[in-house]
Amino acid sequence: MVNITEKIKEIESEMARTQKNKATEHHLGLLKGKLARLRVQLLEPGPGGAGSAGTGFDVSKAGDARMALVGFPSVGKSTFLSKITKTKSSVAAYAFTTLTAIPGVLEYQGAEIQVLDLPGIIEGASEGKGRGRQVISAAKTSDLIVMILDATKRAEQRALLESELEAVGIRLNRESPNIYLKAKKAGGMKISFASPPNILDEKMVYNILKDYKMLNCEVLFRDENATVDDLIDVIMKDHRKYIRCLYVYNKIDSVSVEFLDKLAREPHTAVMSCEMDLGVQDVVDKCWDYLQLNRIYTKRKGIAPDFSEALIVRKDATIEDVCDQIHRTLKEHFRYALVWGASARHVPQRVGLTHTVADEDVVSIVSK
Ligand SMILES: Nc1nc2c(ncn2[C@@H]2O[C@H](COP(=O)(O)OP(=O)(O)OP(=O)(O)O)[C@@H](O)[C@H]2O)c(=O)[nH]1
Ligand SMILES: [K+]
Ligand SMILES: [Mg+2]
Repeated sequence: MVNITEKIKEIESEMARTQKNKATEHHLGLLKGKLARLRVQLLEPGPGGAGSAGTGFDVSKAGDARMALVGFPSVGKSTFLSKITKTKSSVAAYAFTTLTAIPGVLEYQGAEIQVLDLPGIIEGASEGKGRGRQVISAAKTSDLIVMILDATKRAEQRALLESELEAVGIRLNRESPNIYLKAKKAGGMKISFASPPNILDEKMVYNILKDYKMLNCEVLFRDENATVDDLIDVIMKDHRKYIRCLYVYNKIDSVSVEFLDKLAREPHTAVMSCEMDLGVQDVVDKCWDYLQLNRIYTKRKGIAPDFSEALIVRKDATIEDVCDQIHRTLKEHFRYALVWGASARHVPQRVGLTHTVADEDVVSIVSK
Protein backbone atom coordinates (compact mmCIF):
# COMPACT_ATOMS: atom_id res chain seq x y z
CA MET A 1 0.00 0.00 0.00
CA VAL A 2 1.36 3.41 -0.97
CA ASN A 3 1.69 5.49 2.11
CA ILE A 4 -1.68 7.21 2.38
CA THR A 5 -0.62 9.08 5.49
CA GLU A 6 2.15 10.73 3.52
CA LYS A 7 -0.21 11.68 0.72
CA ILE A 8 -2.57 13.20 3.29
CA LYS A 9 0.30 15.18 4.80
CA GLU A 10 1.29 16.42 1.34
CA ILE A 11 -2.20 17.69 0.56
CA GLU A 12 -2.59 19.23 3.99
CA SER A 13 0.65 21.15 3.61
CA GLU A 14 -0.28 22.22 0.08
CA MET A 15 -3.55 23.55 1.49
CA ALA A 16 -1.69 25.34 4.26
CA ARG A 17 0.70 26.90 1.72
CA THR A 18 -2.07 28.03 -0.61
CA GLN A 19 -3.42 31.48 0.10
CA LYS A 20 -7.17 31.56 0.45
CA ASN A 21 -8.71 33.86 -2.14
CA LYS A 22 -11.15 33.92 -5.03
CA ALA A 23 -8.51 32.67 -7.47
CA THR A 24 -7.52 29.64 -5.40
CA GLU A 25 -10.84 28.57 -3.93
CA HIS A 26 -11.63 26.10 -6.72
CA HIS A 27 -8.26 24.45 -6.34
CA LEU A 28 -8.68 24.33 -2.56
CA GLY A 29 -12.12 22.78 -2.98
CA LEU A 30 -10.69 20.00 -5.11
CA LEU A 31 -7.91 19.39 -2.59
CA LYS A 32 -10.52 19.05 0.14
CA GLY A 33 -12.29 16.43 -1.94
CA LYS A 34 -9.08 14.49 -2.44
CA LEU A 35 -8.33 14.65 1.26
CA ALA A 36 -11.76 13.30 2.15
CA ARG A 37 -11.26 10.33 -0.21
CA LEU A 38 -7.81 9.54 1.17
CA ARG A 39 -9.10 9.57 4.72
CA VAL A 40 -11.72 7.02 3.82
CA GLN A 41 -9.05 4.82 2.23
CA LEU A 42 -6.97 5.12 5.36
CA LEU A 43 -9.79 4.03 7.61
CA GLU A 44 -11.61 1.53 5.52
CA PRO A 45 -9.30 -0.22 3.09
CA GLY A 46 -11.05 -2.73 0.84
CA PRO A 47 -10.78 -6.49 1.31
CA GLY A 48 -7.14 -7.51 1.42
CA GLY A 49 -6.08 -4.06 2.54
CA ALA A 50 -4.13 -3.32 5.69
CA GLY A 51 -5.91 -5.20 8.45
CA SER A 52 -4.93 -2.75 11.14
CA ALA A 53 -7.51 -0.22 9.99
CA GLY A 54 -10.48 0.93 11.99
CA THR A 55 -12.08 -2.27 13.12
CA GLY A 56 -12.93 -1.07 16.60
CA PHE A 57 -12.88 -3.38 19.58
CA ASP A 58 -14.64 -6.67 19.90
CA VAL A 59 -17.43 -5.58 22.22
CA SER A 60 -20.96 -6.38 21.15
CA LYS A 61 -23.68 -3.84 21.58
CA ALA A 62 -25.94 -4.40 24.55
CA GLY A 63 -28.71 -2.54 26.32
CA ASP A 64 -30.85 0.28 24.99
CA ALA A 65 -28.07 2.54 23.71
CA ARG A 66 -24.31 2.90 23.69
CA MET A 67 -22.21 5.82 24.84
CA ALA A 68 -18.46 6.04 24.38
CA LEU A 69 -15.99 7.80 26.68
CA VAL A 70 -13.40 9.46 24.50
CA GLY A 71 -10.49 11.63 25.60
CA PHE A 72 -6.78 12.15 26.04
CA PRO A 73 -4.95 9.84 28.47
CA SER A 74 -5.49 10.27 32.21
CA VAL A 75 -8.43 12.66 32.05
CA GLY A 76 -10.47 10.31 34.24
CA LYS A 77 -12.47 8.17 31.77
CA SER A 78 -12.00 4.97 33.78
CA THR A 79 -12.65 6.79 37.05
CA PHE A 80 -15.97 7.98 35.60
CA LEU A 81 -16.92 4.50 34.34
CA SER A 82 -16.15 2.99 37.74
CA LYS A 83 -18.33 5.64 39.37
CA ILE A 84 -21.44 5.29 37.23
CA THR A 85 -21.44 1.52 36.58
CA LYS A 86 -20.67 -1.62 38.58
CA THR A 87 -17.67 -2.28 36.35
CA LYS A 88 -14.26 -1.47 37.74
CA SER A 89 -11.83 -0.27 35.10
CA SER A 90 -8.21 0.27 36.18
CA VAL A 91 -7.41 3.81 37.25
CA ALA A 92 -3.85 5.14 37.53
CA ALA A 93 -1.91 8.36 37.30
CA TYR A 94 0.03 7.28 34.20
CA ALA A 95 -1.10 7.61 30.56
CA PHE A 96 -2.53 4.58 28.69
CA THR A 97 -3.70 2.68 31.74
CA THR A 98 -6.68 1.42 29.74
CA LEU A 99 -5.57 -0.59 26.72
CA THR A 100 -8.83 -1.95 25.37
CA ALA A 101 -12.56 -1.16 25.40
CA ILE A 102 -14.11 -1.86 28.81
CA PRO A 103 -17.91 -2.02 28.73
CA GLY A 104 -20.07 -1.17 31.71
CA VAL A 105 -23.82 -0.82 32.17
CA LEU A 106 -25.38 2.40 33.39
CA GLU A 107 -28.78 1.73 34.89
CA TYR A 108 -30.95 4.77 34.46
CA GLN A 109 -34.44 4.40 35.89
CA GLY A 110 -35.32 1.26 34.01
CA ALA A 111 -33.06 1.93 31.00
CA GLU A 112 -29.75 0.18 30.44
CA ILE A 113 -27.04 2.19 28.72
CA GLN A 114 -23.84 0.51 27.62
CA VAL A 115 -20.89 2.71 28.52
CA LEU A 116 -17.59 2.05 26.74
CA ASP A 117 -14.45 3.10 28.55
CA LEU A 118 -11.82 3.49 25.83
CA PRO A 119 -8.05 3.88 25.75
CA GLY A 120 -6.82 7.45 25.70
CA ILE A 121 -6.18 8.96 22.28
CA ILE A 122 -3.52 11.42 21.26
CA GLU A 123 -3.06 13.94 18.50
CA GLY A 124 -2.73 12.10 15.19
CA ALA A 125 -5.06 9.31 16.34
CA SER A 126 -7.07 9.45 13.11
CA GLU A 127 -3.89 8.73 11.17
CA GLY A 128 -3.16 5.66 13.23
CA LYS A 129 -1.19 6.92 16.21
CA GLY A 130 -1.57 4.73 19.27
CA ARG A 131 -4.87 2.86 19.34
CA GLY A 132 -6.42 5.97 17.90
CA ARG A 133 -8.10 4.44 14.92
CA GLN A 134 -9.60 1.61 16.93
CA VAL A 135 -10.87 4.03 19.55
CA ILE A 136 -12.38 6.30 16.96
CA SER A 137 -14.05 3.37 15.20
CA ALA A 138 -15.60 2.33 18.50
CA ALA A 139 -16.78 5.90 19.04
CA LYS A 140 -18.34 5.86 15.58
CA THR A 141 -20.57 2.94 16.60
CA SER A 142 -21.98 4.77 19.61
CA ASP A 143 -25.20 6.73 20.02
CA LEU A 144 -23.49 9.38 22.11
CA ILE A 145 -19.89 10.48 22.43
CA VAL A 146 -18.97 11.69 25.89
CA MET A 147 -15.77 13.63 25.46
CA ILE A 148 -13.97 13.68 28.79
CA LEU A 149 -11.63 16.66 29.17
CA ASP A 150 -9.23 17.61 31.93
CA ALA A 151 -10.19 21.00 33.35
CA THR A 152 -6.58 21.57 34.42
CA LYS A 153 -5.13 21.03 30.93
CA ARG A 154 -4.75 23.50 28.08
CA ALA A 155 -7.91 24.63 26.31
CA GLU A 156 -6.87 23.33 22.87
CA GLN A 157 -7.59 19.73 23.88
CA ARG A 158 -11.22 20.11 22.93
CA ALA A 159 -10.56 21.37 19.38
CA LEU A 160 -7.77 18.83 18.89
CA LEU A 161 -10.04 15.91 19.73
CA GLU A 162 -12.83 17.35 17.61
CA SER A 163 -10.58 17.49 14.57
CA GLU A 164 -9.42 13.90 15.12
CA LEU A 165 -13.05 12.79 15.10
CA GLU A 166 -13.93 15.05 12.17
CA ALA A 167 -11.09 13.57 10.16
CA VAL A 168 -12.73 10.14 10.19
CA GLY A 169 -16.13 11.43 9.19
CA ILE A 170 -17.76 11.87 12.60
CA ARG A 171 -19.86 15.04 12.75
CA LEU A 172 -20.58 16.21 16.27
CA ASN A 173 -23.85 17.91 17.25
CA ARG A 174 -24.69 18.64 13.63
CA GLU A 175 -27.35 17.62 11.16
CA SER A 176 -26.49 16.35 7.71
CA PRO A 177 -26.27 19.29 5.27
CA ASN A 178 -29.47 20.38 3.60
CA ILE A 179 -28.42 19.32 0.12
CA TYR A 180 -30.38 16.92 -2.07
CA LEU A 181 -28.10 14.75 -4.20
CA LYS A 182 -29.18 11.90 -6.42
CA ALA A 183 -26.96 9.87 -8.73
CA LYS A 184 -28.45 9.17 -12.15
CA LYS A 185 -27.61 6.73 -14.94
CA ALA A 186 -27.60 9.37 -17.66
CA GLY A 187 -28.65 12.93 -18.45
CA GLY A 188 -25.61 14.83 -17.23
CA MET A 189 -25.40 17.05 -14.21
CA LYS A 190 -28.29 19.16 -13.03
CA ILE A 191 -27.21 21.74 -10.45
CA SER A 192 -29.75 24.03 -8.82
CA PHE A 193 -29.90 26.43 -5.88
CA ALA A 194 -33.12 27.14 -3.98
CA SER A 195 -31.79 30.66 -3.37
CA PRO A 196 -28.62 32.45 -4.59
CA PRO A 197 -25.63 30.79 -2.89
CA ASN A 198 -23.31 32.85 -0.68
CA ILE A 199 -20.26 30.62 -0.81
CA LEU A 200 -20.49 28.08 -3.60
CA ASP A 201 -20.92 28.64 -7.32
CA GLU A 202 -22.00 26.36 -10.11
CA LYS A 203 -18.53 25.87 -11.53
CA MET A 204 -17.09 24.80 -8.20
CA VAL A 205 -19.93 22.35 -7.61
CA TYR A 206 -19.46 21.00 -11.13
CA ASN A 207 -15.73 20.47 -10.61
CA ILE A 208 -16.14 18.69 -7.30
CA LEU A 209 -18.86 16.38 -8.59
CA LYS A 210 -16.74 15.67 -11.66
CA ASP A 211 -13.76 14.92 -9.44
CA TYR A 212 -15.94 12.30 -7.70
CA LYS A 213 -16.93 10.96 -11.13
CA MET A 214 -20.54 11.93 -10.54
CA LEU A 215 -21.16 13.08 -14.09
CA ASN A 216 -24.83 12.17 -14.07
CA CYS A 217 -26.68 13.47 -11.08
CA GLU A 218 -29.15 15.94 -9.71
CA VAL A 219 -28.15 18.27 -6.90
CA LEU A 220 -30.27 20.87 -5.15
CA PHE A 221 -28.85 23.24 -2.52
CA ARG A 222 -31.58 24.20 -0.08
CA ASP A 223 -29.24 26.20 2.16
CA GLU A 224 -27.64 29.34 0.68
CA ASN A 225 -24.72 29.02 3.11
CA ALA A 226 -23.71 25.52 1.98
CA THR A 227 -19.94 25.04 1.76
CA VAL A 228 -17.57 22.77 -0.14
CA ASP A 229 -17.28 20.66 3.03
CA ASP A 230 -21.05 20.27 3.14
CA LEU A 231 -21.12 19.09 -0.46
CA ILE A 232 -18.32 16.60 0.21
CA ASP A 233 -20.17 15.31 3.29
CA VAL A 234 -23.24 14.65 1.17
CA ILE A 235 -21.24 12.93 -1.58
CA MET A 236 -19.48 10.82 1.06
CA LYS A 237 -22.63 10.22 3.08
CA ASP A 238 -21.90 6.50 3.54
CA HIS A 239 -18.76 7.46 5.45
CA ARG A 240 -20.28 10.17 7.60
CA LYS A 241 -21.86 9.70 10.99
CA TYR A 242 -23.79 12.42 12.79
CA ILE A 243 -23.47 11.83 16.53
CA ARG A 244 -24.40 13.92 19.53
CA CYS A 245 -21.51 14.85 21.79
CA LEU A 246 -21.43 15.98 25.39
CA TYR A 247 -18.20 17.65 26.52
CA VAL A 248 -17.43 16.86 30.15
CA TYR A 249 -14.69 18.65 32.06
CA ASN A 250 -13.43 16.47 34.92
CA LYS A 251 -11.11 17.43 37.81
CA ILE A 252 -12.87 20.72 38.55
CA ASP A 253 -11.61 20.31 42.11
CA SER A 254 -8.28 21.67 40.82
CA VAL A 255 -9.37 24.88 39.03
CA SER A 256 -10.53 28.32 40.16
CA VAL A 257 -14.21 29.17 40.42
CA GLU A 258 -13.83 31.84 37.70
CA PHE A 259 -12.31 29.36 35.29
CA LEU A 260 -14.93 26.76 36.13
CA ASP A 261 -17.64 29.29 35.38
CA LYS A 262 -16.09 29.93 31.97
CA LEU A 263 -15.88 26.22 31.13
CA ALA A 264 -19.45 25.56 32.19
CA ARG A 265 -20.69 28.20 29.73
CA GLU A 266 -19.28 26.47 26.67
CA PRO A 267 -21.95 24.85 24.47
CA HIS A 268 -22.87 21.18 25.06
CA THR A 269 -20.80 21.14 28.23
CA ALA A 270 -20.99 19.73 31.73
CA VAL A 271 -18.43 19.83 34.54
CA MET A 272 -17.59 17.41 37.37
CA SER A 273 -15.05 16.10 39.79
CA CYS A 274 -15.10 12.32 40.05
CA GLU A 275 -12.67 12.48 42.92
CA MET A 276 -14.73 14.89 45.02
CA ASP A 277 -18.01 13.42 43.77
CA LEU A 278 -19.17 16.79 42.44
CA GLY A 279 -21.61 17.07 39.53
CA VAL A 280 -21.37 13.40 38.53
CA GLN A 281 -25.12 12.81 38.73
CA ASP A 282 -25.74 15.99 36.68
CA VAL A 283 -23.43 14.63 34.01
CA VAL A 284 -25.32 11.33 33.97
CA ASP A 285 -28.65 13.19 33.67
CA LYS A 286 -27.26 15.23 30.79
CA CYS A 287 -26.00 12.09 29.06
CA TRP A 288 -29.51 10.73 29.27
CA ASP A 289 -30.92 13.95 27.73
CA TYR A 290 -28.36 13.82 24.95
CA LEU A 291 -29.26 10.24 24.09
CA GLN A 292 -32.72 11.58 23.17
CA LEU A 293 -34.62 8.58 24.39
CA ASN A 294 -37.87 8.17 26.24
CA ARG A 295 -38.63 5.69 29.00
CA ILE A 296 -42.12 4.28 28.67
CA TYR A 297 -43.62 2.19 31.47
CA THR A 298 -46.34 -0.24 30.54
CA LYS A 299 -49.31 -1.03 32.65
CA ARG A 300 -51.79 -3.88 32.61
CA LYS A 301 -55.41 -3.21 33.46
CA GLY A 302 -55.99 -3.10 37.20
CA ILE A 303 -52.29 -3.51 38.06
CA ALA A 304 -49.86 -0.73 39.00
CA PRO A 305 -47.16 -0.02 36.40
CA ASP A 306 -43.73 -1.59 36.75
CA PHE A 307 -41.22 1.24 37.08
CA SER A 308 -38.21 -1.05 37.32
CA GLU A 309 -38.38 -1.91 33.66
CA ALA A 310 -38.83 0.62 30.90
CA LEU A 311 -39.41 0.33 27.19
CA ILE A 312 -36.89 2.56 25.50
CA VAL A 313 -37.97 4.45 22.41
CA ARG A 314 -36.66 7.42 20.40
CA LYS A 315 -37.59 10.93 21.47
CA ASP A 316 -40.19 11.37 18.71
CA ALA A 317 -41.70 7.89 19.05
CA THR A 318 -45.43 7.20 18.81
CA ILE A 319 -47.73 4.59 20.34
CA GLU A 320 -47.09 2.55 17.20
CA ASP A 321 -43.36 2.44 18.03
CA VAL A 322 -44.23 1.42 21.59
CA CYS A 323 -46.38 -1.45 20.24
CA ASP A 324 -43.54 -2.55 17.94
CA GLN A 325 -41.16 -2.61 20.90
CA ILE A 326 -43.50 -4.85 22.88
CA HIS A 327 -44.31 -7.28 20.10
CA ARG A 328 -44.00 -7.39 16.33
CA THR A 329 -47.68 -8.16 15.76
CA LEU A 330 -49.26 -6.23 18.62
CA LYS A 331 -50.48 -3.36 16.47
CA GLU A 332 -52.56 -5.71 14.31
CA HIS A 333 -54.83 -6.26 17.33
CA PHE A 334 -54.62 -2.68 18.59
CA ARG A 335 -57.86 -0.95 19.64
CA TYR A 336 -56.62 2.05 21.60
CA ALA A 337 -54.11 3.02 24.27
CA LEU A 338 -54.49 4.80 27.58
CA VAL A 339 -51.74 7.26 28.46
CA TRP A 340 -50.78 8.81 31.79
CA GLY A 341 -48.01 11.39 31.86
CA ALA A 342 -46.60 14.47 30.13
CA SER A 343 -47.95 13.66 26.68
CA ALA A 344 -51.54 13.24 27.89
CA ARG A 345 -53.92 16.21 27.82
CA HIS A 346 -55.90 14.63 30.66
CA VAL A 347 -55.21 11.38 32.49
CA PRO A 348 -55.69 8.83 31.33
CA GLN A 349 -56.04 10.01 27.74
CA ARG A 350 -57.41 7.55 25.20
CA VAL A 351 -55.20 7.72 22.07
CA GLY A 352 -54.49 6.05 18.74
CA LEU A 353 -51.32 4.70 17.11
CA THR A 354 -50.11 8.13 15.93
CA HIS A 355 -49.99 9.71 19.40
CA THR A 356 -46.47 10.93 20.30
CA VAL A 357 -45.34 9.75 23.72
CA ALA A 358 -43.18 11.63 26.24
CA ASP A 359 -40.43 10.56 28.64
CA GLU A 360 -41.79 8.58 31.63
CA ASP A 361 -45.29 8.14 30.22
CA VAL A 362 -47.26 5.18 31.45
CA VAL A 363 -49.03 3.37 28.61
CA SER A 364 -51.68 0.70 28.64
CA ILE A 365 -52.44 -0.98 25.30
CA VAL A 366 -55.96 -2.23 24.80
CA SER A 367 -56.25 -4.80 22.04
CA LYS A 368 -59.12 -6.41 20.19
N1 LIG B 1 -7.86 15.79 40.85
C1 LIG B 1 -8.60 14.87 40.28
N2 LIG B 1 -8.03 13.75 39.81
C2 LIG B 1 -8.82 12.82 39.23
C3 LIG B 1 -10.21 13.00 39.09
N3 LIG B 1 -10.73 11.93 38.45
C4 LIG B 1 -9.69 11.11 38.19
N4 LIG B 1 -8.53 11.63 38.66
C5 LIG B 1 -7.17 11.03 38.62
O1 LIG B 1 -6.69 11.10 37.28
C6 LIG B 1 -5.83 10.00 37.02
C7 LIG B 1 -6.22 9.29 35.75
O2 LIG B 1 -7.48 8.67 35.91
P1 LIG B 1 -7.98 7.50 34.94
O3 LIG B 1 -9.40 7.22 35.30
O4 LIG B 1 -7.02 6.37 34.95
O5 LIG B 1 -7.91 8.25 33.55
P2 LIG B 1 -8.18 7.65 32.08
O6 LIG B 1 -8.74 8.76 31.29
O7 LIG B 1 -8.99 6.41 32.16
O8 LIG B 1 -6.70 7.32 31.61
P3 LIG B 1 -6.18 6.31 30.44
O9 LIG B 1 -6.90 5.01 30.57
O10 LIG B 1 -4.72 6.18 30.76
O11 LIG B 1 -6.43 7.00 29.15
C8 LIG B 1 -5.88 9.10 38.25
O12 LIG B 1 -4.76 9.36 39.04
C9 LIG B 1 -7.16 9.55 38.93
O13 LIG B 1 -7.13 9.32 40.33
C10 LIG B 1 -10.79 14.21 39.61
O14 LIG B 1 -12.00 14.46 39.54
N5 LIG B 1 -9.94 15.09 40.17
K1 LIG C 1 -4.59 6.88 33.43
MG1 LIG D 1 -8.60 4.53 31.51
